[in-house]
Amino acid sequence: MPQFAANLSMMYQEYPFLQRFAAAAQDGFKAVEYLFPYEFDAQELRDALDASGLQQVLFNAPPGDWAAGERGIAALPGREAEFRQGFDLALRYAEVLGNPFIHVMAGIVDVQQDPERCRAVYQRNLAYAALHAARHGKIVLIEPINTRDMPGYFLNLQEDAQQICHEIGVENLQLQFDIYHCQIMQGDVTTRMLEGLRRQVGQIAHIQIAGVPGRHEPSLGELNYPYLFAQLDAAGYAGWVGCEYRPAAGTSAGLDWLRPYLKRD
Ligand SMILES: O=C(O)C(=O)CO
Repeated sequence: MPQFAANLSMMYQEYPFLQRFAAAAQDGFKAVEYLFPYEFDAQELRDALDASGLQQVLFNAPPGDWAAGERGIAALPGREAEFRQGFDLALRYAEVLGNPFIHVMAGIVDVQQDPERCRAVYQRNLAYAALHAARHGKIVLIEPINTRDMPGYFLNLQEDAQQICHEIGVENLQLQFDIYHCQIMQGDVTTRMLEGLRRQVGQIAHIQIAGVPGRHEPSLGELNYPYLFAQLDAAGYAGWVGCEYRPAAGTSAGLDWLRPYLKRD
């Protein structure tokens, strides 16, 4: 049975960030993920995890200037030094927080940029990240993101992500499979998900969910998530499923769909 991680960047926005850990634990979550830890001291976040008995599963490498609209820099020519410094910082946080995964965002590339040059920069940066992450026992994830939510984002299709992983060819560069993004861009999510779990190269290491099209609770949308969870269970997926959705109303009130899957001690 998959295990569910609360995404504290999108859920529990009723609370200040550091109080979201306790709220998630109160609802039965055993793990959390969120976009970025960097505005807090790593120990502060470690204390919040420990006080709530939660595990950290994932966060993202520094994305450039998020407030200015940047969505990662790994594929942006001229930002290589910034990328490497940022990834080294991410590794220092991951050492304290214990998360196995670090998601590296590719970025929104300028239409004037040569896509082949962006791809070469992306490959070199991912190779750097995977090499350094391996020294810390961490896994680098890349995630195709839909073009409606993130116009211009460099990585949108499952096959492109698999090809990048194949070309770099290291076992700790794997896929973050967001069912919401995949449904919007390509559909056929059950087959793509199950094939991705079986793949050796570019394997799906982490899954995220949200309702389509509204990105609210998975019960509020076109996908049959109980069917998808049963498929994950039948496939023996024992990894994490990140609940990366915007609650339609209150976070806790919206969890009825998940309660049957939350293990309680
Ligand atoms: O935007 C998303 O879906 C992400 O997972 C960013 O990390």
